[in-house]
Amino acid sequence: MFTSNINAIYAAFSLLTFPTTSSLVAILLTERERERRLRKKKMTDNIRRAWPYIISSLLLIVFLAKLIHNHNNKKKYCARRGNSKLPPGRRGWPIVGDSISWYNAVASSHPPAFVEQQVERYHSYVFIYTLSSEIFVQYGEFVSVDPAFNRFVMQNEGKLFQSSYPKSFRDLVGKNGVITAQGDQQRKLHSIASNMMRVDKLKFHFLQDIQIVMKQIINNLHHNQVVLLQDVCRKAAIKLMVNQLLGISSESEVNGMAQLFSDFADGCLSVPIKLPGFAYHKAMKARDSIISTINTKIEIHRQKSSLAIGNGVLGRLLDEESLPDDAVADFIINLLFAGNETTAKTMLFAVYFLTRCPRAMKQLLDEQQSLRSERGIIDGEMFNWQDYKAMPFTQCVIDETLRLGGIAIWLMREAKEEVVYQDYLIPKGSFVVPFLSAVHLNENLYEDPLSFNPWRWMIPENQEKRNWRSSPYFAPFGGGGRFCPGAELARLQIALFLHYFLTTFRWRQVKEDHMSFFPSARLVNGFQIQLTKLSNDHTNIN
Ligand code: HEM
Repeated sequence: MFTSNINAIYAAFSLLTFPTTSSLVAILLTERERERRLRKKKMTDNIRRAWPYIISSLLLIVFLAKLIHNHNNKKKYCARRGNSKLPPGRRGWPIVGDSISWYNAVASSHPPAFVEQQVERYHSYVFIYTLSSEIFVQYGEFVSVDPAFNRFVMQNEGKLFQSSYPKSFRDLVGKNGVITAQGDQQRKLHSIASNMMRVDKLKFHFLQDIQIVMKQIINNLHHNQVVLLQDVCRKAAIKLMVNQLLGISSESEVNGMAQLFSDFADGCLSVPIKLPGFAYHKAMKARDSIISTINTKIEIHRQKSSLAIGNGVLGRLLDEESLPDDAVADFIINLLFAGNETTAKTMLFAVYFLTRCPRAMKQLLDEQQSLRSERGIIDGEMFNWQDYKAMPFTQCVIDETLRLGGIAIWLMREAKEEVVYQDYLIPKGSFVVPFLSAVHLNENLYEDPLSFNPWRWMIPENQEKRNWRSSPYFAPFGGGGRFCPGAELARLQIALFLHYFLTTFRWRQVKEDHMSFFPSARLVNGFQIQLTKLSNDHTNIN
């Protein structure tokens, strides 16, 4: 009874007080909600204000972790691998690594100064960072000046090592091309490229065409004209490429394509900013135009006949191989990139070295002139393959130019897995750099290495060393699975350029000059010369 009364009183009280209690609860809840919302807003504002600090702190943490990780590598790997240790050398400064001394050496005429100043002569262990589209790319961890190790790296392409390029570069030259391809695809494309530029193809397809283009180039230069030979060689190499890759020979069409190719080549060495006005953007546009020209040529070829697109690599590629159209375009663009600057700069450096060495110049000229007279080649007539093969001193000049002014100063590789070489261990993912020019200029391998001495290649003891296909001491065209498929073609072009230029002109150097290898191989003042045309000009086309 008592309990039921209590319950009744409680019920009555509850009924009476409910509106008051519920409004109190409501007020309290609204207040709490307001506070919660305020707190939330304050927090959001704080986060908004703090996010740049949070991101930079995170980046700093990641960077420091990477730094500590790198600096601990040595201990870690030594402990794990018993006797194996990292190759000797220094690591440079935090963040910038050895970039500054690398820049100083490469911008000078003597890139090997980089390793000579820093570390022991053989395996070097250095960090190099450079600014590119991927922000900081660490692109040289193990810089090697050891010929045997360099050869080991080149021979193991695709197995222990693979070449590595930034994304911006891959986007420009195309992902289906031989340079950026890896594994089976690279092997397939490499063998197609080697096949396209085999010696018998050079004899029958390239030899005459190169001479026609060369004569056009020489005919466009005048008596007393002041030229930058660097530009002349660049245009010459581009015209040769357009002619040989696309089979274009009409001068106006060659000039139009040459401009596109020139824009494209400039972009390959530029900071990758995809905004109008920047070289990279222009190069991307040029790439699109080149691809559409190639596609038009492919269409013409399909509709008409092989002859419709002339004698170039493209026509032969369509006739002999079965590649998809986008792979054909990338294939051609890759050859263009690989063959253009390299050949142009070797032509330029050969003339530069010869200008500084009158004895070599005279001997080369004697060889070229007597070849014409002995073989009874009259003016306007072109060289045949036997004539080309009868230029031993010219070949020595080309080899010496490649040794002293090698365009590919080093190669870039990445370790696909942990590599043990002799007592050394190279961690997976490291960047390995065979430093070719440091080997070519090594005083233990070459007597007086900094002097231009083409006669060194005539000495019988040097013949094995001279074999640029297999020698560990002389590898201007690389080696192994990525050996330059255009090496023979390049040598032919350079020899014929020297022939036509030297037998048509004398010159006077107008401005002092020197080599630099940054951002790519060049003469800093472009090699300004004034030409004197000889009277016995034989460049008229028959
Ligand atoms: C003097 C002129 C030249 C020099 C010094 C030169 C040097 C080289 C070197 C060192 C490599 C190896 C790169 C590496 O291992 O990462 C290479 C690769 C290559 N070169 Fe040349 N080159 C020259 C001319 C040419 C020409 C005229 C062409 C073709 C038209 C050409 C086409 C190629 C191609 C396609 C590759 C890439 C091969 C691959 O990755 O499988 N090169 N060149």
